[in-house]
Amino acid sequence: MSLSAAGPGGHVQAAHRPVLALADDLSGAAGTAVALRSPARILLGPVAVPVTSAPGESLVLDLDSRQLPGAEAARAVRDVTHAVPARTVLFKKVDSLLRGNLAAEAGAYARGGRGVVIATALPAARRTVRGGIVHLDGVPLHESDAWRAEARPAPPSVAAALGDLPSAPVPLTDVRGAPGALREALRACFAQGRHPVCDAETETDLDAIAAAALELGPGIRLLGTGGLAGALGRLLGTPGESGETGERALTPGDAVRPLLIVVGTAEPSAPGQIAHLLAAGAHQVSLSTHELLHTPRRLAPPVAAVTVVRITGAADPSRARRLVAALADTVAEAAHDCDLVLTGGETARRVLDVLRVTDLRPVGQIHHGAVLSRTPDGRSVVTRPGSYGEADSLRRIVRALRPAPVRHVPTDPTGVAP
Ligand SMILES: NC(=O)C1=CN([C@@H]2O[C@H](COP(=O)(O)OP(=O)(O)OC[C@H]3O[C@@H](n4cnc5c(N)ncnc54)[C@H](O)[C@@H]3O)[C@@H](O)[C@H]2O)C=CC1
Ligand SMILES: NCC(=O)COP(=O)(O)O
Repeated sequence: MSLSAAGPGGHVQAAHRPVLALADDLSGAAGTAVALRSPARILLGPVAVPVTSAPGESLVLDLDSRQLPGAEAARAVRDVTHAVPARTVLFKKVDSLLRGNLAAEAGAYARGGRGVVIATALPAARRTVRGGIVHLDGVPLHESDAWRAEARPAPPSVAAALGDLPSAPVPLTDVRGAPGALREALRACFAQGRHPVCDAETETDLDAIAAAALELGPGIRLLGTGGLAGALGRLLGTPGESGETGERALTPGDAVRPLLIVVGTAEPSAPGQIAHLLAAGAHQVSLSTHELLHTPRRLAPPVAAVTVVRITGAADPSRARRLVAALADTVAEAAHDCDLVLTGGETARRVLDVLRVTDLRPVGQIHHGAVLSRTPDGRSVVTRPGSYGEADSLRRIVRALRPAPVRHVPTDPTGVAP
């Protein structure tokens, strides 16, 4: 990969620098991998360190740490970052809603580096950072309901989410300032022992932040969302590679397998997305939370061309980990010889874990966040964060994977097989 940005106050030399990205869940890892715009591998950790990549290839490691206790999440980060070759560009993917173990992981990530440049805006999802505060469509995160499923209230600022990590705000005036001003603002933060938290509203802002961070040279680490990964991709990735697959027909390979869609997210948008799929002829298997937690069973391999498995009913948030593990066990046998669509991140990881998939190659993106990857045995796997996508998201994904019309199979509201 070559660094093609001309730096303010001087030319940034073209340099081949491998990227290692760490994500706390699998849908975030996949989104990061396509954003980096280079050949990439997604590794489902833990992995042996030091982690090494093939020349020209980015590595994205899913630490699967979103749901871990803070100390374990921090250890997972440290286990990798302590052994990274000096010239590697390190990127830590975080949730644009600041969920997960942000404070613990950022603290661990900062150790051993010269400093961390932080920019958590995600303009593609209208998530911006102004005055150090995340805004969702203009509404401050802590005044939104985005943390409704979390046990804690949303943090009032990025700095608050970072806990004890010493940080300093970098306002938009610096981000958009005269050439070289941003780099010097970042340098000034580091000189005070603080990690800069950058405001950003646009991709152009993120491009400036990523370029300034890289100009500061090896040892400066980046932390942000898929938006900042995209900026890195534009700087370091393969020219002309956008990562967008869209809905064009994809070569299905030798065998067209059944398509199994597992919806494990509790997002309120999911039922509407499933309804669109059913209207297009997909078969549905509904599993109640009670059944999953108390009388789990094994689904038989699907007969229908497209089958969607969903969770119905409510469960206490304290059972969430068990619930998603039970869902993965339930679909394990059925999923064995299927192409897969998995949403959200924890669901995707649990299902691939039971299938013993440890390595994915991203192919492209069907829509923002809906990433198509291939398993080593040639199967297609689409991962998507639970909260992403319009009402037709799953239908669009199916259309991309199965351009031919889906044969209608009547849905059994209680059953497993049609
Ligand atoms: N604190 C909690 O229990 C939860 C937190 N979240 C947050 O949302 C983030 C994004 O998650 P997504 O991408 O949407 O999906 P995901 O696949 O990453 O997580 C979905 C979670 O919701 C749980 N769940 C699904 N249906 C449920 C139901 N009917 N009742 C109770 N729990 C149910 C699953 O067991 C799983 O743990 C997570 O990483 C986490 O930060 C999401 C759900 C539950
Ligand atoms: N797992 C998906 C996720 O973390 C969403 O991340 P972002 O796209 O909101 O940064």
